[in-house]
Amino acid sequence: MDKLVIKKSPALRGEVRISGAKNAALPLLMTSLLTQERCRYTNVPALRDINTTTALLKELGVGVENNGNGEICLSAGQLNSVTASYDLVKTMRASILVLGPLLAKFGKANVSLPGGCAIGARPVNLHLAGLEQMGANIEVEEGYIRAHVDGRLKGARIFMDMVSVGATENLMMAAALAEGETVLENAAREPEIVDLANCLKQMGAKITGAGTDNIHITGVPSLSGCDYRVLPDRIETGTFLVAAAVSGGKIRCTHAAPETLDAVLNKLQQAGAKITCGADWIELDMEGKTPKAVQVKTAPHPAFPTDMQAQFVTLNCIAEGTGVVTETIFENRFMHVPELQRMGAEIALEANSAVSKGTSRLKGAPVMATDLRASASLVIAGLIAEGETHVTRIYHLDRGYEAIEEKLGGLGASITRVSDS
Ligand SMILES: CC(=O)N[C@H]1[C@@H](OP(=O)(O)OP(=O)(O)OC[C@H]2O[C@@H](n3ccc(=O)[nH]c3=O)[C@H](O)[C@@H]2O)O[C@H](CO)[C@@H](O)[C@@H]1O
Ligand SMILES: C=C(OP(=O)(O)O)C(=O)O
Repeated sequence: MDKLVIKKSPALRGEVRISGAKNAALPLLMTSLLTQERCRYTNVPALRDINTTTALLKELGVGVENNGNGEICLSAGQLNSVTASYDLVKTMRASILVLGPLLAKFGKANVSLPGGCAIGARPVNLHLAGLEQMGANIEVEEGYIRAHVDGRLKGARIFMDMVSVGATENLMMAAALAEGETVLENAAREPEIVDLANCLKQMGAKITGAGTDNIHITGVPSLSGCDYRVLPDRIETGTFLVAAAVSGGKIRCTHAAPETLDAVLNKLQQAGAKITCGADWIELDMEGKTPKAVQVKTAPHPAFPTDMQAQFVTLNCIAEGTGVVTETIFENRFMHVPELQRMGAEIALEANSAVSKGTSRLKGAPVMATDLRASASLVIAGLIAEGETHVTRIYHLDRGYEAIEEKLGGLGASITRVSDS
C-alpha cells in the first residue's frame, strides 16, 4: 500500500494548475445515461473516483473512451444491465447518482445501498422519497434499492427537509426526462449543481433556478449528447491555499473559479492572507506571517463548505490565538483530530466543535488517513511539522486529489510517494 513521506518544507511558492472538480465531474458523467447520443466531457480530473465511475458505467454497458488529458467520451445507446453492484458502490458513495438517470431513461434500477462511511451515516432517504413522489416504486431488500416505474416518471413538487447535494442532483437528472414539471424546494445551491444544470441544459433539458433553493425542471421526452467542460475544483483550490497559508508562502492557483470560493477566501483573509483574484486565478500571499486563528462553521453553500473543514483545523493548530471549527453537516467528521494530536496539536473536541489552542509546534509522526479531506489536513500538517510525517491509507487521498505530491512538489514541498509493499 502506498504512503506519503513528507518532510518539513520551506514556504510554498509558485503556480499550481487546478484540476476539474471531482464533485462536479461525478454527476456530469452520469448524465450520459440520459441520452442515446455520445457525450464528451473535458477537464475531467484523473482520480480514483472517476475510474470507479467509468468502471460502474462500463458494467452497465456504457461505451467508455478515456482519451487522456482529461477527455472522456461516453455512449449509453444500449445498456446490458441496470444494476450498480455493491463492490463498486461501497468504494464511492456518489454511485447512488445512477439511480435517477436509470429510472428516468430505462424505467428501472437496482443500486446497492452505499452504507455508512467514516464521516457519518449518510442516508439516502431524500433521494428515494423524491423519486417515489415522481411515481417510482421502490423497495429496499438484501442491501439493494430496487426501483421501477411504469411509463415515465411524473413531475412533482418535492420539498427536501435537509439540504442535500446528491439528492438535488439525482432528482434534477430524473426530472429532466419526467413528464411535466418538477419543483425542487430547499434544493442545494452548490456550484456543482449549477454545473450539472448547465450540462443538462446543453443536452436540451429545461431547467431554471439552479444555484437557488428552488429549481424548476420541465421534463422533455429525450435529451441529446453534450460536449461539456467540468468546473474547476474549489476544494482542491482551497486545500492548496490553506497549505500555502500555513507555510507562510505565496502561491497562485491557475485554471480556478474564484467566484465559487467566497466563504473560504473570506476566512483566509481573516487569517491574515492577502488574496488577489483574476477571472480564473487566485493568488495568496502570507508575506511570511503566521496565520491568525479563525472561527469557522460549516453549512450548505454559499456558507463555509464541510469539505474544507479539516484543512482549517490544521490551520488553527499552528495559528495565533484560539480557533473554533464547528461541523454541522456530518456527525463524525473529526477523524483527523486524533491524528493531528499525535503530531502535537492542542485540539479539544467539544460536541461538534474542534477548539484549537494555536501555536502548536507540530512534530512529524506516522499518521493514518481516514477519509479524503482528513488526509489533506494531515498532508498540510506534515509540510510544517518538524521532521518526517508518514501518511498511510492514501487511497482516500487518491479519490479526490489529482497528482497531489507532484503539485505540492512543484510549489517546493518535500513530499514523496513510497510503496510499502
Ligand atoms: C460527490 C459529492 O458531491 N460529495 C459531496 C456531497 O455529498 P452528498 O451529496 O452525499 O452530501 P449531502 O449534501 O447529501 O449531505 C448533507 C447532509 O444531508 C444528509 N442526508 C443526505 C441525503 C439524504 O437522503 N438524507 C440525509 O439525511 C447527510 O447525511 C448529510 O448530513 O455534498 C457534501 C456536502 O456538501 C460534500 O461533503 C461531499 O463532498
Ligand atoms: C466527502 C467527500 O466526497 P464523497 O461525497 O464522494 O464521499 C469529499 O469530496 O470531501
